Amino acid sequence: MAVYTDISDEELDDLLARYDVGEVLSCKGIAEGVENSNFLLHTEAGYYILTLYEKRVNRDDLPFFLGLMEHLAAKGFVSPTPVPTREGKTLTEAAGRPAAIIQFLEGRSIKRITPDHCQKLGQTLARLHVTAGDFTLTRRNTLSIDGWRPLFESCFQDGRIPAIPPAEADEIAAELAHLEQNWPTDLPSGVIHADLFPDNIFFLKETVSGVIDYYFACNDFLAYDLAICLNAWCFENDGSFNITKARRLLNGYQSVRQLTDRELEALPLLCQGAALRFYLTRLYDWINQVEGALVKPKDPGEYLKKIRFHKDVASVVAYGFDLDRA
Ligand SMILES: Nc1ncnc2c1ncn2[C@@H]1O[C@H](COP(=O)(O)OP(=O)(O)O)[C@@H](O)[C@H]1O
Ligand SMILES: N[C@@H](CCOP(=O)(O)O)C(=O)O
Repeated sequence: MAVYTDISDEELDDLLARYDVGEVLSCKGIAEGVENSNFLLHTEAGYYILTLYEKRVNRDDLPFFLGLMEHLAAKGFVSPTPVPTREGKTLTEAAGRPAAIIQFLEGRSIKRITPDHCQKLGQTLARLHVTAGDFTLTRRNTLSIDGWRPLFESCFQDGRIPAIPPAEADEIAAELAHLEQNWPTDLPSGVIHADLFPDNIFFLKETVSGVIDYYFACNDFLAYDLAICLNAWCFENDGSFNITKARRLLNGYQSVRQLTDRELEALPLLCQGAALRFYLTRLYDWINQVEGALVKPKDPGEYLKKIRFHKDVASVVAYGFDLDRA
């Protein structure tokens, strides 16, 4: 459960006095998420999500995230839209933190992922890329290639981490150096979600009803977003790669936005990079656990196995992509 900051009744009343949503009926901490404190807020006007933004979210980035949600929702994409205060602001403060009230979306995240879900994920991801194509604000990806070395060094700053075997630390160091030398520079770019894991997409029956959690969104290679999804959706619990899910994910994406030859060629490397990114952030969070916070750290080891898998991939054919039919 991610609730780092609690909100008192007085603070909540003070917050809601700025909005046109009536009186609070209830406000409960939400048992998912790892980044921010989230509450299911029930008021006389309906249900909302109250988010208090925490340490890893830079306050200066909030207009980008909230503006992106507004932009996507206004263009018919399944994003929640932030609720404005009476003064028309989507960003405010509560309990000493930057805060926003966001539209509540119906639907549930998927626990048992099927290839059909992956196809719909691919279509949705490509629609997000296309719909955000004319969003005018920009945000550099601080968790892409330039951000990995500082993260790696902050994890290993006191030398070895006792629970990490020296060989694993050396393997990660070599992987990082390899990616730094070979990372592409000129792929099609735009706004990406950058964290489209299964918990961030809602389905109602078999239809995608919502995409949430834009707090890593940024400008980067569009295909890097696909690489994040290949990692997050196409491996089974036993660590094996499901090529059918990957094929459907790529097909779903291509049905909305055609991948270029250079993107296809770069995909195995982008997948290695995406796996290293989540390995490093999970390792960082595991080392730097916040005392008293209701949050369960995620396992970096899962992503070590994924890095190793992608290192052995020679081309997108290993992801189920049929180069002859492309
Ligand atoms: N707009 C929304 N509609 C419905 N539920 C939401 C919405 N936004 C967040 N949630 C719920 O809150 C949880 C945590 O939100 P998320 O944005 O993933 O948090 P974090 O940024 O901390 O990772 C989600 O898993 C979901 O259950
Ligand atoms: N998806 C990331 C962690 C961020 O979690 P979220 O709850 O904000 O989606 C991971 O799995 O490492």
